Amino acid sequence: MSKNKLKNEKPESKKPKAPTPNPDVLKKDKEAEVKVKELVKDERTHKVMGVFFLLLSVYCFIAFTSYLFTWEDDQDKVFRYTTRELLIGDVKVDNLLGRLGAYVSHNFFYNGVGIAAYLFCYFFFIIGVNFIVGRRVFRVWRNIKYMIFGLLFISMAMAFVTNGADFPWGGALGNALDKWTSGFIGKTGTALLLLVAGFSWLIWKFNFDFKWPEKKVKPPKPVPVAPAAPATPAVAATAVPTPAATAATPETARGNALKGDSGVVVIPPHEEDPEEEIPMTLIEKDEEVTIIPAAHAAYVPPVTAPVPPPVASSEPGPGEEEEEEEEDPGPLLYVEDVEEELPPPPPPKKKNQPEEVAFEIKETFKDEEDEVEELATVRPVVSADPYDPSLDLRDYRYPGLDLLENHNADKVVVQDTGELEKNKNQIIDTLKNYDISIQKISATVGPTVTLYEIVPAAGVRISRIKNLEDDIALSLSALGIRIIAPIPGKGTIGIEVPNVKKSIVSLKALLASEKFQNSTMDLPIAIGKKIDNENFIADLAKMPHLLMAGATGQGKSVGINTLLVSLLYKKHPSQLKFVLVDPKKVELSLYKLIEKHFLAKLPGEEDAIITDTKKVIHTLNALCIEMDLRYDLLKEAGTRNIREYNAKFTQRRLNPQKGHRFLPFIVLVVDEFADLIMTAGKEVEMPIARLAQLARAVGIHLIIATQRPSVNIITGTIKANFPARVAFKVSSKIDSRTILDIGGAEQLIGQGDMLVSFNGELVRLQCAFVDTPEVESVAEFIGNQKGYPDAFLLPEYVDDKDSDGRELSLADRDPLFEEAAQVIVQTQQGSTSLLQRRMKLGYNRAGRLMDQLESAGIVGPNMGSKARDVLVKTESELQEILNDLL
Ligand SMILES: Nc1ncnc2c1ncn2[C@@H]1O[C@H](COP(=O)(O)OP(=O)(O)OP(=O)(O)O)[C@@H](O)[C@H]1O
Repeated sequence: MSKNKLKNEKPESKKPKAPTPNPDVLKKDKEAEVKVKELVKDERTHKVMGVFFLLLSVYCFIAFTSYLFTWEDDQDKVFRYTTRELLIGDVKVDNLLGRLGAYVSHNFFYNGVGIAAYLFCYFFFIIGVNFIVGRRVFRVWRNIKYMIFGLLFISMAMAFVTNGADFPWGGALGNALDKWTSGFIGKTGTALLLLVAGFSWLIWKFNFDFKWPEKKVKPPKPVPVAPAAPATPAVAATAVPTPAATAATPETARGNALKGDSGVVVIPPHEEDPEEEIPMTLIEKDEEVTIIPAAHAAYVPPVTAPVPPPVASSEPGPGEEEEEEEEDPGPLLYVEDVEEELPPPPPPKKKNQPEEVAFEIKETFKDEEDEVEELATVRPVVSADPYDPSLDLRDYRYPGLDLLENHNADKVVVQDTGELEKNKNQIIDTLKNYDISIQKISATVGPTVTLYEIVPAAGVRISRIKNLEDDIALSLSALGIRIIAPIPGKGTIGIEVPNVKKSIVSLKALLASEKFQNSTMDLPIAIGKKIDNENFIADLAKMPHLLMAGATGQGKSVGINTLLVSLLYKKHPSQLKFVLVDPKKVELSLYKLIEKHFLAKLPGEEDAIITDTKKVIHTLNALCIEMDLRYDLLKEAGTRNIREYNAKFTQRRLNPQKGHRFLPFIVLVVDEFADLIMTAGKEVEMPIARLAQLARAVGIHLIIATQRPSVNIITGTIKANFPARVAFKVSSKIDSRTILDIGGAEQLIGQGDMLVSFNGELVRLQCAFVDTPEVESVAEFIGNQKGYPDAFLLPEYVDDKDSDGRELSLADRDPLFEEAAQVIVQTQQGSTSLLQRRMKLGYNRAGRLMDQLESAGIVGPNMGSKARDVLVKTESELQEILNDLL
């Protein structure tokens, strides 16, 4: 019911008591009241007020500044004449703003607060801006607090410092404060007091980090890798002469580097051989590369808003940003009526109150006091500012690209035109030997392989060329020939021939590319470069899971690092958590440094990186629980996926007291899946399959890698749920079929050469390269920053087998078990959120306690959104149960 209505009804209810009610008069009153209200609410009134306050601010500023120069002359006059004379007399003053200016300034400075009077100009200014803009660009109440502090501090400090000066630096207030304090605690005491107050304010405002230099965390030893020779081509590079000049002349070394990174070498068009009937075109499709300026160190953080955009009218204004920092960003700003299960209900209960309360979009400016009033009287009101999950680590800095290497990209790899020509001739000759003539041949030079595209002469059957794969490979005497017949959507036949000189695709170049920097994907991963040098950047959230296979030493670990590092470059710790499973124990150990920023782990675990199979089972099951919990949250919020849910949460339309929270994406990375399946079989397969089937909508994504892509490892269930698959070189065609459903991966040449099957397409890529020391420096950079107090905690999973046959003794339970039991029995409400509120617990711990209470027979089973039944009715009954547990 609106306030208006209430007020309008009032006179009617009093009507019979009124001596001679005159309906006309009443009506007029009513109308007048409504009109005044409307006028006060009218946007134009606010604008007029805004202009007034802005001008007042400017007026005071000019008057005060003029006073600084004219006070000596004017002071005497202001003293001598009465206010009346100053107002209507013809006293001449020097202040730029006349007698009023002199009078006002004198009172602000001399009788007031001295130089601190300028704070009033600022205050009038912010009020004016708020009125004009029509919303709270500046927080009034906070500014009033700062102002009061500022007036006291500045006036007193000025009076103290300029003691005895003619100019009223501290004003009457400052002098009085100074006098009293100096008398009370002496001059030195006053000085100390001022220093303490000044520093306290600075610390409060800027929250300096007084860190004692910590002992440097020793990063784990680099992963032993195959003899590193990133720049060394896999295929013998001896016989090929290097042409003297290259057409590429980048301006700077860095430019050079990137040019090299792009992997394309500019090859002058080949002169036509008179004997050749079929000319070859060289296709160059160099991806535009962003040149990293020398001082680019600061990586441009994601363009995408970390959270979905807030509603237009509640967006913070430019001036609010800094203000915002001080504000508790937490969702506790959410105000809603107390839940049903709250013990003795102090506020009136609202049964069946809708879960989410859409908050009003306030179109007109409301002063904070008004809001406070409204909070007290009206139904849930939500802070207008969207919740920003990243504010917990607001000083977090994204890693810069300077932490990554170019990997010899500054050495321009020269592609030998002779090699291209030779290969072309050999392809044509080989085909000719089998009576296959071709119309046209073109070449695209990629970082690792060159794609020769052939248009066969009319009437040639494609399958014939496909069958000649081995013969062509033999005649080209090269490993890793792959024939694509036909190239999907092109009507040509592709023959991929490895380059004698390969170029490394550095992850740095990929991350610097516009495509990555401007990506608006949820989980952008820079995988590598296509054969035509186009950057391949995909959204893991859309994939939605990734299966990776490759024989040992072919680039899997580098591939995983590439994916992880790409995500680290784009995501804030509040938006993403990794669950890292590393049975080999060494591959992912580097990421330990970012535990408090990006890792998730089981409660009570010491290491966030899981190496033990048993713990892997627990963790996978915990992830399944997290998934179920997230689904419950999504359901309660009436949303379909994590995006919608988080958007609603950040708009403060979901109540954290009901367990709602901002959901970070969770990426599970398993480095050696085969090992797990061998040791744990179904126990690992089932939760993985469940997660793969269901977890995408709730933001849980999997990256599973294996050395052995055999059918007993990558089972049908697993495969069916991993539509995106990556194969590095595998040892047999069968393995290739297992992973990609098609041969070809056995033909790859290793060192990051890969096939990606995604969206029904099979793409050959050169995986981006990032070396262990680079990963280390990125992890160190992040790890050295302030993180959360602990890793992100997954829900606890209690293995039935562990607890089978024995009840948990009290000692095995949560230390708060007894207290929780008492709360539940006293209030007779089996509600997890009640425990959360009463005992100030996190959602997970309260849930765990509730489970323990259930197993002790104190509460009944979970009943979805309803509170559980409390099975123990009296405290003495509870005491008996607790004694039994001892
Ligand atoms: N994308 C790449 N670009 C260039 N070289 C690469 C790339 N990926 C891997 N290499 C080279 O191959 C070597 C082996 O790679 P990596 O350690 O990733 O293999 P792996 O498949 O993980 O092996 P394992 O299974 O034994 O751990 C690296 O040390 C590196 O020299």
